[in-house]
Amino acid sequence: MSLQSSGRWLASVEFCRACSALSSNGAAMTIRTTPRVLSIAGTDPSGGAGIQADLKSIAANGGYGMAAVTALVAQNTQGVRSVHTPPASFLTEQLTAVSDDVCIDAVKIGMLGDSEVIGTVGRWLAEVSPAVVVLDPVMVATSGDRLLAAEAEEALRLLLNQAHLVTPNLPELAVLLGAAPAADWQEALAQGRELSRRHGVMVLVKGGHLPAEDCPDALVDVNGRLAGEVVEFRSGRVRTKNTHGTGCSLSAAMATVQARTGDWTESLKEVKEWLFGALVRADELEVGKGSGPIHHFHQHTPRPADRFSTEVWERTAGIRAEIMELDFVRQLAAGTLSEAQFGYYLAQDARYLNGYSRALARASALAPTEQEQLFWAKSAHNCIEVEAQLHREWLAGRGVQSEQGPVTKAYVDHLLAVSAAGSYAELVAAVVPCYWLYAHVGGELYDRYKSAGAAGHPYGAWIETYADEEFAEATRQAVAIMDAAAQQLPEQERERMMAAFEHSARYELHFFDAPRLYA
Ligand SMILES: Nc1ncnc2c1ncn2[C@@H]1O[C@H](COP(=O)(O)OP(=O)(O)O)[C@@H](O)[C@H]1O
Ligand SMILES: Cc1ncc(COP(=O)(O)O)c(N)n1
Repeated sequence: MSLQSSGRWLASVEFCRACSALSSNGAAMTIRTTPRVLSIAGTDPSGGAGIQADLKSIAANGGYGMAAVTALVAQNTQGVRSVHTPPASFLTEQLTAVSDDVCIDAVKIGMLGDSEVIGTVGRWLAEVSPAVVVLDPVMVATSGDRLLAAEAEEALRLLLNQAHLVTPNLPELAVLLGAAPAADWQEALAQGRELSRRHGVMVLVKGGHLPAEDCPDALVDVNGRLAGEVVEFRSGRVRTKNTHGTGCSLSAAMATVQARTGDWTESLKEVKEWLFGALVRADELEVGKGSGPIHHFHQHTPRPADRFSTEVWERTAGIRAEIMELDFVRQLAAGTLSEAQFGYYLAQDARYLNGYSRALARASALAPTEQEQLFWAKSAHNCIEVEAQLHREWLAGRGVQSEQGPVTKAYVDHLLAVSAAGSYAELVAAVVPCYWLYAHVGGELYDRYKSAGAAGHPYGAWIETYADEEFAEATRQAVAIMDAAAQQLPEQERERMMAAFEHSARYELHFFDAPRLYA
């Protein structure tokens, strides 16, 4: 930690009561590989929030977790049923039992419940002055239930001065300032600055409650402890209802990583990446009927091998349904498609295959194994052959003009952009939909055509080509390569694969619809 970023708590040096080593303010200088982190918070017997979430979060981020209970909360993923607060004197006993014995590297404070508990924690902090104190000013659970008595809000404001970092969500930030909740991110940052100014504390402003496509977070400090007043990190917004305990987990992780790295900016960068992964894989846990927990140990739990393809296939179900409803697909199966539209489709297909072949050649160049290199090289070669065959057997004599259409251009441009700037995994995800959707749509078309009685069908010879077992086998291989490429990838990279696949799938949809618009 640099002297600048360690800030005001380096001002005085004290000794740890537990081990007589230089502690608190001084100990901020010592970076621990496995920091000893104490959570002071309420409980959640369903394990997603409060102390239970904190302990998982601390362990998942490389710390040794400890916990002193402020309140026993009967709650689950659906809501809070009741709260039992043990006598404040017993909280003091818990806290001193730990601090008399263990050198504490960081403290995370969560639910406090009432002003008596707040006072107890405040006095203990003043005595022990831990090197890292992260305060999550818990007021209301995700379910909407109150976790802080209204009359305790002022006491909580006073406690802010004893924290190094405070992590309010947007409604909590507003209550702490006595203002209305911020309506957008700029207003949220302004409120963060104001809180930092009033209480001399660093604020982690969180964008989880904003109705936005992404999820920004920012460290805000007007007292010069960061490189700028605002240090922002953005991630995508994960589409899941399982966000119970996200704030608890984030603040416990920040306390842990800060004690490990000594750098707030570095800590938020690392924690946000971890939290994003925990949200992406939250649905795997299947805990409870309400807002379930996040997957704290996602980095330590391997995904099932076929997971990426299963997930991306589910995500694109809507696109497939739209394809099957297109006039082009219905009319091709029924044999009522106009010759002009069919010709346009074939000509664009030939155009497309030329560009697609180049993307496949690039995948071959990037492939990590000879086997994959050969697979993509063969596929690139096949595309050129099929293109030539299309011209020879299907287009010659049809008199179709074959300039590149707008959809073909957009699709090929997308593939070439990923070829030029994307990773191997991303490129593989971008090229697979052409195989997979073609095989899928072809299979359905073939079934429809057969069940309608094939005799006299004007496009029968074309539809028969869909039943090619060699192509089906190549599709299975391409999907297996994609799954292998997705294994062990960091979550952000995996999301880029998802996006590349989805874009291509959408272009497949538009490609099938283009003859109706442009033929
Ligand atoms: N759907 C989501 N996708 C990605 N990140 C999220 C999502 N929801 C919340 N977060 C992140 O989780 C953390 C907690 O956010 P927030 O919901 O604002 O606070 P709280 O859980 O305290 O109400 C923040 O880092 C926020 O950016
Ligand atoms: C004991 C306790 N502390 C905090 C929360 C807030 O949880 P969330 O992060 O979902 O708002 C909770 N539900 N229970």
